[in-house]
Amino acid sequence: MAFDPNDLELRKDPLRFFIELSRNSPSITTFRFASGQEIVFLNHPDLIREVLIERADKFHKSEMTRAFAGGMGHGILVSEGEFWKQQSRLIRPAFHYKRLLGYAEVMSRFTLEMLEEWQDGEVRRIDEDMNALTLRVVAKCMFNVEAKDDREIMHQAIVLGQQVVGRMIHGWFTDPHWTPSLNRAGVRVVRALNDMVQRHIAFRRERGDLGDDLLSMLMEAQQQPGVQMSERQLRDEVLTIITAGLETTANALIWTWYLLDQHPEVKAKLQAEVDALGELPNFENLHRLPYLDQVFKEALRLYPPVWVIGRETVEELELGGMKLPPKTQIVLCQWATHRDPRFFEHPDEFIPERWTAEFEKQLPRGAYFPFSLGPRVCTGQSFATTEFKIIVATTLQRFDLELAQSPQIKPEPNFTLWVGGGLKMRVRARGRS
Ligand code: HEM
Repeated sequence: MAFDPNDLELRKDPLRFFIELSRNSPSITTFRFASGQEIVFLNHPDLIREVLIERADKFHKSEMTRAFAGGMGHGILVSEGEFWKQQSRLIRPAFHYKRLLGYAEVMSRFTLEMLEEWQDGEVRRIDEDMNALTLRVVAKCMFNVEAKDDREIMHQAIVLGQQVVGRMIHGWFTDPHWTPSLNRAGVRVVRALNDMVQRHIAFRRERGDLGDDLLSMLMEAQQQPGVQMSERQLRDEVLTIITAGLETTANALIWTWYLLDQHPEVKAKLQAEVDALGELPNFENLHRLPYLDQVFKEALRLYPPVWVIGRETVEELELGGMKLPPKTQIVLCQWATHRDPRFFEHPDEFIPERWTAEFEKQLPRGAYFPFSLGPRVCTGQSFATTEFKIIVATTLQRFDLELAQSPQIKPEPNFTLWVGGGLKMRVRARGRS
C-alpha cells in the first residue's frame, strides 16, 4: 500500500510511522503533526552529522525535547549557549573516568543484593527489577540518596512522567486540538519531588558537610565566583540526571533480557564468556568481555532507549537543499535510522557479531547514534555502559532468565522506548557462587 503520512492508523503507531517515512525519503522530508505544525525529518548520516556535530551551534533542543523534559524543569538536557557550557563544565566531572571505579562498586553491590532476593524458579517482573536497580544506582552514585521513601517519590514521579509523555506523543500525532496538561495527582507528585530535593539540600547545608557526590559538587559550585545557579536550577539538574539516567539504562537492560531469551545461541555464547571471566565483573575486567560489548551495541541499535532526538534551527539556514526558517522543528529518529538497510544488513535481526572493528570503521558516522553525537552527546554514556555491563554479566553468572509470557512484545515509544506491558521472566539459579 502507498505510504500516506496522514493515515490515522499509521499515526497511532509512531514507530511504524517513522520507519515508513524513512523508507519513503532517504534523506530529508517534512510531515505535519495533527495540529498542522510542520516537522522536518532527517534520515541520512551526512545530515544527521551536520545537525549534531558539524553545525551543532546552529541548532537548539526542539519544542518536543523541551516538552518531554518539562517535569524536570530547565536542567542541562534543555539549556543552551553559555549557560549550558557552565552547567556542562560543572556536571561532567561527576562522570570522570576516575569516578567510575567507585560507581562500578556500587553497581556491583546493588546487583548482588538484588540477586540475593531472587528465588530459583520464580517468575519475576524483570522490568520492575531493572527499574528499581537502576534507580537505586543513580540515586546513590549521583546524590548519595539511599532511603526507600525517597526512591518511592522518584519512582512515582517517573511513572507520572511516562503517562504525561505517552499522552503527549499520542496527541502530537493524532489530535489536532491537543494541549499538554498536568492533573492534580501530577501536581502532587512534582511537589513531593521538589520537597525531597530541597530537603536534601537543606540537610547538607545544615550539617555543613557536603560530601563528594554530584549534588555536593553543584552546591559547592554555587559558591564559586562567576557561577550563576539558583536553588531552582540545582533542583532541576538533580531531576534531569535522575530521569535521564534511569529509564534509559533500565530499558536497555530490559530489551537485552528479552533479546537474549529470543536468541539462545547468543545467550549461550555470552554465558560462556562471563563464566570464563572466573571472577565478579568489575570496572577493571570489563574489557575481557568483548562479546558483551557487541551485545550492548546491537541491543542499542535495535531498541535504542532514546528513539528520537529533536532540534530546532536557531537562524535561517539551508540543510539538505531545503531552506529552513528560524525555529524550524527537526526530528532525527534512531529507531528508523538504526534499522535502515542501507547501513545494516538484515536490519531487523539481532546479530551482535556484526560489530567488528572493520564494520565500525566502514559504518558512516551518523548512521548509529544511541547516545547522540557531538557536543550534546550523552553525559552519562560511560556510566550507562559500565552499569549495563556489570548488571548483565553479574546476573548471567548466577541466573538464567527465560521468558514466562508471550514473546509478542510491542515497543512503546515514550520518553524512552518501553517494553509495552512489562516483562515476566522465570529466573533459574545457575549453580555457581
Ligand atoms: C543506555 C543508556 C542511555 C542512553 C541510550 C542515553 C542517551 C542519551 C541521548 C540520545 C542524549 C541526547 C538527547 C538529546 O540530544 O536530546 C542524552 C543526553 C543526556 N544524558 Fe543520556 N543516555 C543514557 C544514560 C544516561 C545516564 C546513565 C545518565 C546520567 C546518570 C545520562 C545523562 C544524560 C545527560 C545529563 C544528558 C544531557 C547532555 C547535554 O545536553 O549536555 N544518560 N542521553
